[in-house]
Amino acid sequence: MKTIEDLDVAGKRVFVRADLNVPLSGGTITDDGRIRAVAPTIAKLLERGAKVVVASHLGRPKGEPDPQFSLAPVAVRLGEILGRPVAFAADTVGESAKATVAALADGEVTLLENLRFNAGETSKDDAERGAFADELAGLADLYVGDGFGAVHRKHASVYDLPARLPHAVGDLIATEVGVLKRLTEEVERPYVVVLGGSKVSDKVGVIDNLLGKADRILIGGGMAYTFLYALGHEVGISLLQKDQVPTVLEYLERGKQNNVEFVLPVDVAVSASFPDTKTHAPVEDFEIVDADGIPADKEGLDIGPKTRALFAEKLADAKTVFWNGPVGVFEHPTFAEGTKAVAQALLDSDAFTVVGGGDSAAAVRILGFDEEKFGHISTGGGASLEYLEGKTLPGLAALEG
Ligand SMILES: Nc1ncnc2c1ncn2[C@@H]1O[C@H](COP(=O)(O)OP(=O)(O)O)[C@@H](O)[C@H]1O
Ligand SMILES: O=C(OP(=O)(O)O)[C@H](O)COP(=O)(O)O
Repeated sequence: MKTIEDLDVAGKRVFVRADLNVPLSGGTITDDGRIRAVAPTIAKLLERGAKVVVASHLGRPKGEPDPQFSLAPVAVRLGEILGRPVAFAADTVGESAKATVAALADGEVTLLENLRFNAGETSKDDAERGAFADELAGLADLYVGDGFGAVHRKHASVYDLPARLPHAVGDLIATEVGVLKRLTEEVERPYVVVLGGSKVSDKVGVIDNLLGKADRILIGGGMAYTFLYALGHEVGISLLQKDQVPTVLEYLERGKQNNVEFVLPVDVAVSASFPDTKTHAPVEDFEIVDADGIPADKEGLDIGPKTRALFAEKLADAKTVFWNGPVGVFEHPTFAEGTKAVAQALLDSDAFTVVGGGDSAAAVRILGFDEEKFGHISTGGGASLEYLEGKTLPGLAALEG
């Protein structure tokens, strides 16, 4: 792969596909880690006299503009981090984008509006994606792929656009891949993987491959309830992916055969409704129940104290840990204890620790842990999981050659 040093960027329009999908609470950025992670690449290009066109997705809008997913607050924060103005284009490939890009002088930068406000970005139809990539290509002379968190997506800006422009890999992706490679080669054992979060259907599949690699798999977060349900437990109104039940049962069976230990919650924190993560209003009906006793009208929102101790015990002797997905709704203090306990257990072990995922990385910082104390904090959750699976990632394949 070419690096940005291999590109002659002076005076050229350089499209930087970043992952600026940061957590927001009512328009306020609660963690700017992903912006800080890609800023050095942008700064380097600007210093070399490029006109930089930054683009990203934010959240999962439905292929049309949706103000709650606007990147406008991100443009402001990016400007503060770079220490220079960032012109914000109010659309992605429309009049605003064209005019903003045309007005860029050498060493100036613009951020386009959310790529996913356009149906072509995520389309499964090659022609529709290609047509959108053609429009994006009209805005630039060169392409730099540096949105590690999105390299597992076969999307127009990630996969189709680099085929249309001379391209290179950005410094963030290069660093991420360098570290994750270590986990695909010789890992020191015990190798413990902690899976949580809410993107259950996206991430259950990675267990297939982990069954041949990990020694222990700890399941928390939204993913846990599909496992508990598969074992015949009532999970109330918890996050549940019923279609994954046969898969989960098969994994549990293969775990037994392959000597891979699954560790599931033995108790959980529940409430009748999802907590207010913006106001942090107290949760009056919060209670801890056994994992096989979740009331029918309650939702599991965190692992309980017995599970926190169990997870800590299962992490204590680890030599390598990969963690993706908060084990509870850490955005509300009542349900942050499990995620805190996992982060602390990682620090207490002498393992090489990799934490991956937009929300997992944010959780570590928001809950007050020193990110320097972890082996590596990856900006990608799904991306790092799929990389560890050994899959060909569309956004990396597209940067080769
Ligand atoms: N039990 C649960 N029920 C619903 N959501 C949960 C639960 N546990 C964790 N979450 C949510 O999962 C989200 C993060 O999931 P995900 O995007 O998969 O992680 P990452 O961004 O680290 O890859 C957080 O916003 C958190 O509130
Ligand atoms: O947040 C992201 O992934 P992650 O939650 O797995 O870290 C990326 O920005 C990808 O977003 P997507 O899962 O909506 O494609």
